[in-house]
Parts: sequence; C-alpha cells; structure tokens
Amino acid sequence: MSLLKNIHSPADLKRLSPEQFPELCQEIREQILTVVSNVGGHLASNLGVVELTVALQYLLDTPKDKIVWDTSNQAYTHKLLTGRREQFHTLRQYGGLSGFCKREESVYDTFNAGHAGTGVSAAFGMVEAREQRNEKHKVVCVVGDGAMTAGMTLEGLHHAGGTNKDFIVVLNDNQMSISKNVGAISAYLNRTFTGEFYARMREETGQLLRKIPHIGLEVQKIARRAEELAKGAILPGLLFEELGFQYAGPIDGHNFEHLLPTLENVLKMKGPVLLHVITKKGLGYQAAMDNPVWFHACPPFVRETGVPAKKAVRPSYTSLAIDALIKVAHQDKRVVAITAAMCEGTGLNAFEKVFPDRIYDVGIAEQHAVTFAAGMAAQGMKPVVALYSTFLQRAYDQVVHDVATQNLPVTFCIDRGGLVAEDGTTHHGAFDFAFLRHVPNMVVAAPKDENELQHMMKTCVTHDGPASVRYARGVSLGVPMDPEPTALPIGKGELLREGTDVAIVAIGVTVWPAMKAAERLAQEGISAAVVNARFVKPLDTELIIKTAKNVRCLVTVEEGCKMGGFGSAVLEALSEEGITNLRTKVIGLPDWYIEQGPQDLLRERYGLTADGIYNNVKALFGASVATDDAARLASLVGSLPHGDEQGS
Ligand SMILES: Cc1ncc(C[n+]2csc(CCOP(=O)(O)OP(=O)(O)O)c2C)c(N)n1
Ligand SMILES: CC(=O)[C@@H](O)[C@H](O)COP(=O)(O)O
Ligand SMILES: [Mg+2]
Repeated sequence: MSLLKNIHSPADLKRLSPEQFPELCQEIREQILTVVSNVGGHLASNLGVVELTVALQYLLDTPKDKIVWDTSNQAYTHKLLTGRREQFHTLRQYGGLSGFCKREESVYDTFNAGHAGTGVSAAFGMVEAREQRNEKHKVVCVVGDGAMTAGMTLEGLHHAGGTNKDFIVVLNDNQMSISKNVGAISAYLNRTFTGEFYARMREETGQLLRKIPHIGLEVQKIARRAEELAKGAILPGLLFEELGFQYAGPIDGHNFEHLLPTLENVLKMKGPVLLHVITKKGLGYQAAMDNPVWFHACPPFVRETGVPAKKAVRPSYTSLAIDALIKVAHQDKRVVAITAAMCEGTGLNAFEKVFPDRIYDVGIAEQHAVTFAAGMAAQGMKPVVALYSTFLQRAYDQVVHDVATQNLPVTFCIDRGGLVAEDGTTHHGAFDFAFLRHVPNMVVAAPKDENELQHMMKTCVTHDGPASVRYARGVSLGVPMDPEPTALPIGKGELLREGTDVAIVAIGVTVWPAMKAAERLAQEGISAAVVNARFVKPLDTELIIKTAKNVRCLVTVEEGCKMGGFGSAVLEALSEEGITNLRTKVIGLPDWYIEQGPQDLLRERYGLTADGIYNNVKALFGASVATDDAARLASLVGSLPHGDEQGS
C-alpha cells in the first residue's frame, strides 16, 4: 500500500506519474476487497470504476470542479482518494463512513444519493448555479447504464441537451444494472460492440466512393444519408447527439492510455458532452466478475472462496412472500409480476423461474412500473408490483393518480419496509405507511410474521382494488407455516392478549416484541392487552376502541415514521370516538433521517425492541398511576374540612 497510503487528497494523486496508476489501482482494489469482504457492500460496481475515478480525480481540480456520482454506490475509490482512507474500515457501520456520497461527510461529496437516476439532474443544477453565480469550474456526472434507463436521467439529458452549457456526462457502461440491464436503451448501448463494424463499414463506403470517378453532389448526399442511417442503426452516440450532446467513445474504462487523453480532450470541449466508457463490474476479483449480481451489494464474505461469511438461518421474508405469490399465481392466470430492475432483491427471480412469461423487468423505472401495472389492471389483469419501500417513494403520484383513483386491482409488495440497516438514510423504508394510508381506496397491510405474510399476499392479490403488503428486510422468525395461503378479512385485526391496564396496539414486525413486552409487564403486575392491527388501512377501529375502553393507557408501535403513520391513525380513531381520558404514546421513527447501522441496534435505539416497548409502557403507565394518585390525593385533600371551619 505504498502509493495509496500517501494519498490524503487529490493533490497527492496529482504528484504521481500516470505510469504509477496501474499499481495504485491494484492497491485500491486490495483495500476495497479487504474492507468489503469484512463489512459487506457494493463490491462489483466499485471494482469496475477504479481507473475511471483515478483518471477523473487526476484531471479535475476537485472540490472546485464537481463530480456527481449517480446513485453513488460506486464511490469507494472516490472516498479513498479524498481523505477517507483511514476511516474506510468503518464503511457502512454505525457511526462510520456511508456507503454512498454524503455532503455531511466530505466537501468532495457534492450531492447525496442512493436512489438511481438523480445524477444528471443534480449535476445540471450545479451547471446552472455556476452560470448564475458567474463561476468557472467543471461539472461531471458519472452515470451507469442502469441509471440511464431511469426516467429522471432522460429528463435531465433532455433539459441539458437543449442548452449550450458546458457539462460533461460520463456514461459508465458495464452492461449491468444489478442484474443484466434490460430494455431498448440497454440494447442500443450494447450495439457499441458492433462499433467496430460501423467503423469498418464507414471506411469501406469511403473507399467505394473514392473509386467512383466524377462523383456528383447528389450521389454524395445519398452516400451521407446512407451513412447516417447506418449510424442510427449501429452507433450508440447518435441517440445522445440527437439529444444535444456531443458524443465521445466508447472507450476502454480500464486503460489509462485511452482514458487520460480522451478525458483530457472531453474536459476541454464546449457545450454538453457525453463520454461513453466501457467497464467491467467486479474487475480484479474473479468471484465478483463471475457473479456480479450477487456481488452487487453483498454481505461479508470469505475472500478466498467468495462465499458468504454467515449462512442464513432461515428463509427471508422476501423469499416467503414470493413463494406465496407463486401459489396464488398458480390459481389465477391473471396474476403477473413487475419489477423495476430488482428481480433478485425482490425475490421475483423465483417467480420468473415458474412463470417466465408473466414477469416484466422495466428497468430502473418505478413510476413507469406502477402506471404500466395500472394499464394492465385496467384491462383485466392482476398485476403485482414488487418494490422496495424506499423506491416506491418515487412513484407516489402514479399510485394516487393512476392506480387508486380508478380503484384498480394492483398489488404492491413493499419489500424492505422499516429499517434496512447498512444502506442507511436513503434506503430505510420509513415512510410507506404514512404516504399510503391517506390514499383513498388503498389497503395497507403489514403482517406480524411469515405465516401471516403468506395469508396477506393472498388477501391483497385477490382483493378487487389497490392493496399493499409490507414486510421487512431480513430472515423470517421461524413460526409454523399453514400449508396454503388463505385470504384474511380486510380491515380486521386480532386481539392477541387481553389486558386491563394498558393496550399495546402494534403492526408488522413490532407485534411479537410487543407480546414479549406484555409478558414482562405481566410479571410485574401490569396487565397489558396486545392488538395485532394487521391493517393500517382500513384500520380495525372497532377492536381498537373496544380495547382502549378497558385500559388507562394505550401505546402504538410501528417500524415506520411516527408522523402521519400507523400511530397517528390510531390516535385519529380515538379522537373520532371522543376518547380523551386515555394516556397515549406513539412508538416509531422520529422526525429525522435514520442513520445506518445493524437493524437490532437501530431498533433498540428507537424503542422498537421488546425492552424498548416495555420501558415506554412502564413509563407511561407509571406516569398515569402517579397522576391518578395525585388526583385522588387532591380530591381527598379538597374534601377535608379547613382548619377555620374546625373552629381552631
Ligand atoms: C430509484 C432506484 N431504484 C432502484 C435502485 C436499486 N439499485 C441500486 S444500484 C442499481 C443498479 C444501477 O445500475 P447502474 O446505474 O448501471 O450502476 P452500476 O452499479 O452498474 O455501476 C439499482 C437498480 C436504486 N438505487 N434506485
Ligand atoms: C437495491 C439497492 O439499492 C442496493 O444497491 C442495495 O444496497 C441492496 O440492498 P439489499 O441487500 O437490501 O438488497
Ligand atoms: Mg451498470
């Protein structure tokens, strides 16, 4: 590590000679592999952009010049070269470096990201800010071929290409999203590989024309047109040129002899420019090159073998949800599945094996995925859209405007609901209860365990309207499973435990911890009822009100934001009923962005474990007893005759 350890900022990199770069890149790869095999992370994407990052930092004058990393899951080399090498071992851990770019972390991180497709828009915003402020610096956005399929990227290119502002987009094309990239844009980019064919053909056409004596203008025109057509059919650059970008490339993104001079030229060009760079995901680590999908975002693994360091003890909620979906799809031919570039993450690859003709991967295009589903539903199909909670945020209007207003039977499998751990702020599924429960017609369900999950899958898919079922990241609990999924009554919760002092009304993964808390409270003589609400909407107000009327305190628990979420729904129901004499508390995520860290640790921090619920209930109950005692005492004192009256 003799080169890397002396780099504390890009200025140190500039002191190296380009001949030393291959050795430096090897050291960087070594460092990334050491840390990621230990803590997990986005290995394959990062190993693919080592040379590109070195070249950019070498030629640009950051932080004055701005680099925007789209999604920013590929920014590890960037972190290592911009003063964060010594903290790099803390990557993705609680209190450690983020796995993504964070402005709070470094001046070299120009824009926070984690969701794909924001880079071009943000970077072009910086271009226009530069113009407004009369500044002189370069703005470069690095965007992947996967993110190129995102609507926002195309919106950004459309805007920027319509101007003549100096702006550089580097398209890092590794032919992969998380899995193989899909769709027309990806096919278009893949024709890069026939670029050689285009060059040869152009040469041959030229030779042919030169051989024709006294070539007329008309013939020349026809020839040029033929060439343009050939370009349109074969050369990827034409798409970008038509969008107003000068196109350069494709070039080998691992070869400094290509990278440095081309980038140097591109940085001097005026107006919007797109440089197309071809890279390989996982380069330098055979296991990641062989299986870039698994190594896209991997848990800790054994470096020598490339196998996970820990074996999963039980199936994940994800896989059990899709198992149930497969069973339901066997019974109903109208059921189709839709993923937005997340076939593996959402477990739909299992569905694809059984129903290869009934699954659609639309690319990183959540908005399209939802409206596409609505279109299918409008024609009698039963589409199931499987998305991570955090990515559904992007399709809010499509949920409201295209699905719910028409009461269309689209099911949303909301994966990664709640705390997702190491990906942190941009990826926690904190808001789905809050942004779905106010949508008319929408069913919002969250099971307490995997058995209930399979039943809710059936409930939602067979429901004749929009419905969502939300489940957590991670392994299931290991509860006994019923042989078949069965539809549950929509809007009905279950009373898991009777109680006369306190009611704990919980939803989703917080239900079993609530039960544990109740057991502990019982040992101390506090009688706690536990309601598994099952549905945030329609809320089982009847059960909740009935339970509330028997107790003096009520606590709600959810792994979601408190503001406008499940607890708010319960409080609204109590208020509607005119119940005002109850002490209440909402346990959930606070009004700030939740940091990265292991799920257990974060759950503890936000009071979502059995202990957390127990402590909250005890404090609330203790306060209510104290208040009641004080009130009793006051009324007792009030009823005593005054000294004067006693005639003293
Ligand atoms: C809006 C959104 N949807 C889905 C994802 C999940 N996701 C993370 S990285 C990734 C693939 C990105 O592919 P690409 O842009 O080509 O970058 P690469 O990892 O290949 O460098 C996806 C789908 C996301 N981050 N954001
Ligand atoms: C999908 C995405 O954004 C990934 O890059 C993420 O890091 C994956 O995490 P999971 O392990 O939850 O699928
Ligand atoms: Mg890619």
